Amino acid sequence: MIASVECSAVSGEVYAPPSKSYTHRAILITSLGPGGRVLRPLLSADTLATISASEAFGAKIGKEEKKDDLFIDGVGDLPQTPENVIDVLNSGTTLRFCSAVAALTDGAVLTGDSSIRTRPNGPLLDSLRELGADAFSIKNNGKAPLVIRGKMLGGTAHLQGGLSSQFLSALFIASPLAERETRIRIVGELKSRPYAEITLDMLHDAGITIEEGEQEFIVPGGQSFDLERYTIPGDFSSASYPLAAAAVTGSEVMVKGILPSRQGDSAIIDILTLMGAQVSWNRESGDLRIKGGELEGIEIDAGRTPDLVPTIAVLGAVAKGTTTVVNAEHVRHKETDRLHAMAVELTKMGAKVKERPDGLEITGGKLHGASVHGYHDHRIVMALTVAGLVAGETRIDTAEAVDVSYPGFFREMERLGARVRVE
Ligand SMILES: O=C(O)C1=C[C@@H](OP(=O)(O)O)[C@@H](O)[C@H](O)C1
Ligand SMILES: C=C(OP(=O)(O)O)C(=O)O
Repeated sequence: MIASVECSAVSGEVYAPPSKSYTHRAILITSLGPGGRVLRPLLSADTLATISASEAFGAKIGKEEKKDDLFIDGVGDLPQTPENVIDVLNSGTTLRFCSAVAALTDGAVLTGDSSIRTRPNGPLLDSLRELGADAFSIKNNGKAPLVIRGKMLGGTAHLQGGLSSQFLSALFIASPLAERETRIRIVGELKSRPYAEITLDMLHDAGITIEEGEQEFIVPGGQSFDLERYTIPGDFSSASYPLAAAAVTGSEVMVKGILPSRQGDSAIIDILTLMGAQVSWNRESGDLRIKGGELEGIEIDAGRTPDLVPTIAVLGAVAKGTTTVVNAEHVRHKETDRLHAMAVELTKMGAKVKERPDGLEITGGKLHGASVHGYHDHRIVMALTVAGLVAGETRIDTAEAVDVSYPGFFREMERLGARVRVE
């Protein structure tokens, strides 16, 4: 699918889609216990992969007829051995979380699309082996297809923290059902930490105890899950696109449904404010209002907020002066190498971008239209769409990738007045 974008401003109101990260966790955690309801879930390609995987472990999941709410009949702390290979499609979260759950069963084979098969899982496989499971990559390079054989019993795992927080979240979700206590020691700096904090929060709501330290976590074994009812908050990463669209076009937009939560990507509010946009957030009503203006470059540490990097790169390409993104090496291991992708594509649009090993240096200026590549990556496609609003005459390929996290993206942007056509 090609998205064609013309110069246009945006205005009006848009609802933030429900959080992808919260939805994955709510489905899996509810499925592991007796069952319950997930209210206002995100139904997208990635979360459908987690629904299928939870069903493969024995949960029964249905959708209410008129609303998207899910009702789940869970496995009562006894995930079953899947009958077949688990296909996680494009979803790293599903791959990592379900690999750990598979270690509680006799075993499973997990794989996904061509992007998933390039992403690293070595630290998780090493930890699962330390905890008593057999876990390996068929190609012996840490990448899917992965073979997991149970059972993980507990013990001490030494987990490399520098690549992804999803390995830690995966161990948090599975280890309460191990027979014995699990100790997880983080080696090095833990990247994307807020996502591990979301997992801890939701497990706490499900009645799970985890002793938290800075670099060490202790999870007692033999616990029981019970998440009866969970309402999914709005997604800050998805909200960053309409917010950035207003910021770069100097327009005014209200994003609704943005209540406080543990999402690290709420940092987008401070980033936009520091760059010169006027942002006000009513935390009670969940209304986030932005008025764009002249933007100025800043330095941003993206260690905790990897998913904002494509959005920040576009803001930097339009802002006055230089925007520097640092501490973002882990952003190279997403659906595509997002540092490289944004450097190459924004350069095609006339921006001056230097790619560094752990980030980007972007000197803003006037963008012009171009045919750009979306890399089958939802965040690259959405960020380049925002850039297209100021560049004009922009064509983005693989635009169907938005289905991964924000299926209504183009429709909503059009409703806000953006001149976008998809065919
Ligand atoms: O746990 C999660 O829900 C996520 C964690 C982050 O990944 P890493 O921890 O691999 O950086 C983030 O990029 C991803 O979109 C969602
Ligand atoms: C990297 C992402 O997700 P995942 O790791 O689940 O594929 C994302 O949504 O940007």
